[in-house]
Amino acid sequence: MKFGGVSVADGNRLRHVGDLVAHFHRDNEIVLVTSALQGVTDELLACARRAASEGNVSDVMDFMERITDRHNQAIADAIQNPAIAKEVQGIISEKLSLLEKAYIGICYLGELTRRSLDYISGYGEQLAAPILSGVLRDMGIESQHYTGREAGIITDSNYGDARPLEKTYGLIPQKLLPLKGVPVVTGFIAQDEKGTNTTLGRGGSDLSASLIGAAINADEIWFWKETSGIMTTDPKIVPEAKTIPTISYREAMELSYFGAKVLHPRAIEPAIKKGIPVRVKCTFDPEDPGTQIVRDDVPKEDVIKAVTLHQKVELLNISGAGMIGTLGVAARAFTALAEAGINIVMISQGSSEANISMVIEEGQADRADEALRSEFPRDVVKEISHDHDVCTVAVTGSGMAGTPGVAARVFKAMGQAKINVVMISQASGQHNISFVVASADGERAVRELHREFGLGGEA
Ligand SMILES: Nc1ncnc2c1ncn2[C@@H]1O[C@H](COP(=O)(O)OP(=O)(O)O)[C@@H](O)[C@H]1O
Ligand SMILES: N[C@@H](CC(=O)OP(=O)(O)O)C(=O)O
Repeated sequence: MKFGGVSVADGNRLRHVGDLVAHFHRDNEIVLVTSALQGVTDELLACARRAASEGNVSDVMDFMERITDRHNQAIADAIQNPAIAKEVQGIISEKLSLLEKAYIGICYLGELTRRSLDYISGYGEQLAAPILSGVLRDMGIESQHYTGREAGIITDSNYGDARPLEKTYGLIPQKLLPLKGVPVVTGFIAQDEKGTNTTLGRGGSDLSASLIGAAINADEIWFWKETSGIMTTDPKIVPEAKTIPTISYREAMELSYFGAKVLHPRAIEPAIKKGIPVRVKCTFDPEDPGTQIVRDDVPKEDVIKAVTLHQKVELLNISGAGMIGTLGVAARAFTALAEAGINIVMISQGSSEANISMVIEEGQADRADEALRSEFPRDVVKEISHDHDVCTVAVTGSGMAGTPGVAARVFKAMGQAKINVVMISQASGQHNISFVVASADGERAVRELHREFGLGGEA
């Protein structure tokens, strides 16, 4: 079971998580994976960036006071037994003093590498796990807290978006089995083979849970969310969005890949590897069945299951007359980007071959630029440009494979809404049509498509 930031936002919610676990623990063995308290990862990163750019130690001290108070308050609200509360407070205060030293180092050095960002951003989970474990002990459930590394999660050294190594599947059972009570593992963070802290990408606690579930051959992997499972679109954009009761691994993967923040894009892979059923349930309504994610052979009654929006992307264009007829330009570009650790979300090449457009994750443009400039001489690739003001919109559903007219409906709806489509992509598997529009048009595009395909029952 994995609980995200919203589910463990404060002491009351941590206690609520404890109640849920106590309930399900009566008939099941459980491993818990926790994210940081809501918003903490963002705050840790923002403080690190300020420390590097401004070097203001008193700003760091103010932040440390706020984060200390927030976690101490959570302990006070969630743990009744004074001895357990004191012990957890001791663990937290040791961690916070290490964090403070790291921030002060950043203030003096004035630089912030991707490696240091991973060191800092993982503290949220390291603070949350001992508290949640303390809550369980307070309720009489045996529990111990583990970091991702202590639970056996080892990754490559691609800081900020590290990939678990295959040997992790063998290590996790060695570290966690046989289960002693309910272990609480930090989501999101791991270590590479040198023992340096890494993170699995934003929202990566889902992946931690899925990895652990797959490695220990769990009967099911459950993600507890603030929403009622996976919905036809983000309910914050379309309040009429409905829960999708059953969805295939493939569809769930596609929609998370295209920005549905409900699941980390790689969270389904480990579950598929072992064929483990996945459930997405609502923390605030545990009776609600939520969404079940199952093998790919579920009936495909709906052509479109969901519409997704990904705002945190950038469009990268490379062009130059020298690209025409030059063999291997695309291969070299993709290899250079891959070596720089940059994930390409979408690709499109014009038939003239003088231009390749790629959608990449936000914040990677400078690295992409550097990688491409060092790969190509000026006479082949003349211009490299980026556009930050874009987003991707995608419609997903395996029922669209072989159903004619889906693309026509999508783009007609965009035309009628006067939304300009910048780039289009559909893979040959036909489970998904995705396209790029201006950031300002993203939410409107989602609403139009949700209505066009009658996903909220509006059609
Ligand atoms: N298709 C979707 N279905 C459900 N939630 C979605 C979808 N697309 C985006 N979201 C957003 O994803 C979030 C998922 O819930 P949350 O509890 O915040 O997850 P976690 O804390 O585990 O990352 C919600 O805030 C919701 O607005
Ligand atoms: N705390 C990390 C990892 C995570 O998975 O968080 P959440 O489950 O709240 O999305 C993040 O904010 O990216």
